[in-house]
Amino acid sequence: MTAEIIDGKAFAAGLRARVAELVPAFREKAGRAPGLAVVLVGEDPASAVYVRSKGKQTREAGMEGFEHKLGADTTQATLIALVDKLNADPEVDGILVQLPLPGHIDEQAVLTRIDPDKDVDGFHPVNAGRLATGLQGFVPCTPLGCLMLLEDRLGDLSGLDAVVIGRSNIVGKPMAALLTRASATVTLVHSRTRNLPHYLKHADIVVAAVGRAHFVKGEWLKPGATVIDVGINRTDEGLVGDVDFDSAASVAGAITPVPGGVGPMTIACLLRNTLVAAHRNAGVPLAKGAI
Ligand SMILES: Nc1nc(=O)c2c([nH]1)NC[C@@H]1CN(c3ccc(C(=O)N[C@@H](CCC(=O)O)C(=O)O)cc3)C=[N+]21
Repeated sequence: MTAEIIDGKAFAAGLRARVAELVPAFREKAGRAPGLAVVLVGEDPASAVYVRSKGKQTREAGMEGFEHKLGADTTQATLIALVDKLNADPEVDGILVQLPLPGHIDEQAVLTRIDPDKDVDGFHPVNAGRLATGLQGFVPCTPLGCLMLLEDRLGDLSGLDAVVIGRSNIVGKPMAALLTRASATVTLVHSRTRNLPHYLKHADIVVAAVGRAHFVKGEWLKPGATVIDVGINRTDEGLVGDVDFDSAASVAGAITPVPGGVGPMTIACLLRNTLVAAHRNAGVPLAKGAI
């Protein structure tokens, strides 16, 4: 069997186009554009690339992008003061502080300072709690993008067996919460799991977010499974995922490539969350399911 390749890049382009279509009506009603502030601390080259790409796509969608670049030696107090300023700025609907932050800064202290209603990354504990309890909030962009790809391919996920590999706050835990909300039967496995292949054998859905190149092998999968590869591993062979693509593609029913799978969905969902934040913050109604 040869898996269908899930084209995240194309799906993301479509999502960005749908976001862009909704911007003029917002501008009309609110008298301003939706605004996204992105904060980058230090000179990590990969982070700089992402931030540039976020800024470009924000403007292409007709939204306002505010970029704040701070030196690697910026103190936590200075960064928190900037977050406070952005929290108070009525032109800013969404705030993203690019991770990872330099080692001398406490990431949780910064993330919890962001106004939860501007937290378009969905990393604030208030938004994690809202997701866990079924309240309206912001869902982290990467798992949201994964869910959209899964629902596009499989439709209703209820009753399907899903295995999420990885328990990070950014991907694994919110992914498990989203799949639970979608009525899948969810198993969360991680580095301490004994006999990982045992769990994968029955999984209709596999979301791999372990951070280890080629970790998931095709022979572990249930034939026909839908495999979502969240991994971004820079190796000598270039950018590769957490799934051993060649062996997985011969067993799975569908699989996301790296690059061109989940990555572009992350940024498209960031724009989607920013548009939603703008409507909520400005008190402009947005039809449920509009985006
Ligand atoms: N506060 C915060 N929020 C984030 O959402 C966040 C972050 N920090 N820190 C870093 C990670 C990583 N991330 C990606 C976004 C897009 C691609 C993406 O578009 N990837 C392309 C390839 C890009 C390339 O070639 O490097 C693809 O997979 O096709 C990947 C990774 C967002 N992150």
